[in-house]
Amino acid sequence: MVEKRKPIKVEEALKRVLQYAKNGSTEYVSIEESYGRFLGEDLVATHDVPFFDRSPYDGYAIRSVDTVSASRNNPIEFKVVGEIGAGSVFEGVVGENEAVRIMTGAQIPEGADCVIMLELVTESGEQTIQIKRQVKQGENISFIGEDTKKGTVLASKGTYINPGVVALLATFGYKQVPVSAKPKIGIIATGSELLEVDQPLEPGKIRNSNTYMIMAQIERAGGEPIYFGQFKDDLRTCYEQVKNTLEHVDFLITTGGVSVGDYDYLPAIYEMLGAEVLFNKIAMRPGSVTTIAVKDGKLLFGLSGNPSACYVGCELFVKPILRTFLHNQNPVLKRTQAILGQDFPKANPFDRFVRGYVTFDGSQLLVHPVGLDKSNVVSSLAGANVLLVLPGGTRGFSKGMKVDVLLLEDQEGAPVDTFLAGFEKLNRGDSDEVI
Ligand SMILES: Nc1nc2c(c(=O)[nH]1)N[C@H]1C(S)=C(S)[C@@H](COP(=O)(O)OP(=O)(O)OC[C@H]3O[C@@H](n4cnc5c(N)ncnc54)[C@H](O)[C@@H]3O)O[C@H]1N2
Ligand code: MOO
Repeated sequence: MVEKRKPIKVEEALKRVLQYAKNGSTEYVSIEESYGRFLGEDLVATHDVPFFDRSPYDGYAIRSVDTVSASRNNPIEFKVVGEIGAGSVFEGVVGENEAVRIMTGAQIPEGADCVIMLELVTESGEQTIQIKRQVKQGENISFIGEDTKKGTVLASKGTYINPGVVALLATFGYKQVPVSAKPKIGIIATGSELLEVDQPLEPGKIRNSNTYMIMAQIERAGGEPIYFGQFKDDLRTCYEQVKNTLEHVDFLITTGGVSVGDYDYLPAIYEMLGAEVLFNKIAMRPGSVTTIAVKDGKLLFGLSGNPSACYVGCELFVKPILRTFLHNQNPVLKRTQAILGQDFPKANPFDRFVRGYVTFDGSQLLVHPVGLDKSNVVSSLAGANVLLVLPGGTRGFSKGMKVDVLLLEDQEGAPVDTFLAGFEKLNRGDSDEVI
């Protein structure tokens, strides 16, 4: 008699797993290698930025008081007493009706309290200019600390290092960057039907796609996948592999063998290991058989062999643990809402995570399911940029309904024409101001 498993809700499953989430350590990498990693310490501004008052334009640094009466009919003449480019400092003090020609990024000279752009002055002689408008005190100056003040926490520990964070790291002189150490995640595939990726097909056999998919998911999430091989459905061999591998990794993922079939050995392996099974059935589709166990504080993720179920199990349960290891404060998939672009009549008692594709139709997010909604389907994964969350129950879902979607972190962009069209429909105010 096959055991009857009791499904638990997805949120309950996640809570149980998260009890075993832990933070990893911190290590250092060069700034060139830091992109895509996660900060291992808070990034705090160690000085003001800018560090000195500077000019945001090419122009002339002057005293605002000297321009009070300047107008088109009353041009005021200034003597150009110096010239500074970015990186140089004017040694003197700007006096009455004096101007220093200054380039973008250069330090505002002492005495000056504003800058007028090059385009707005008239060169009236070899070393003289005329100004025909009033310039206000502080106009066109980037002041000390206006970008960021010393002591500000700019990004907290566990933040994903995007190119903007890299810019901050460089600004504050991090040649070596503290980053969260990547968790080592072992992967073992089980199944006598599995062929290596370079083997020719044979009757009854399939190529092992899960391993490579999971490795990519782990890398995308910021972890270090380590593939330990694929093994036939043999209890002793699989047990030895799982046991040995567990010693060398932070977490272990297996695929296949978690259901109730004759060759589904993972439940027996957990028992032999003395691991505590947190659950072995979740009220979700795909991935209802996702089983998670703990051995000496280490999590064993028993993902389904079915590719889509395996994918969803990895996104929903492995990723949050992985991201917590990296000290990340946002370890789960981001949720937003979109309008269902077509009917989805199939009801299911379990919550369903349907592979979907979200687009912006000009006013709202639209989501369409991608391909066949079956857990053994592999073809629909490539085109999915979200998982639609369709709550379990007795009803189907109709076109036009608002549904939750979980964003998968794809790096895809948008077609040029939709990008440009987005600007064309902007309702912009009229302005003939050139600068
Ligand atoms: N009597 C029952 N049968 C099944 C149940 C059930 O509750 N009662 N659950 C079904 C559900 S739901 C799923 S999902 C699958 C899960 O099975 P397993 O996780 O134990 O996985 P396998 O049986 O080993 O394989 C399932 C399927 O996936 C293919 N597979 C396996 N490994 C890979 C791989 N590395 N790459 C690509 N594809 C792989 C395998 O050939 C099978 O077709 O069980 C249902 N059955
Ligand atoms: O675990 Mo299965 O994927 O629910 O079909």
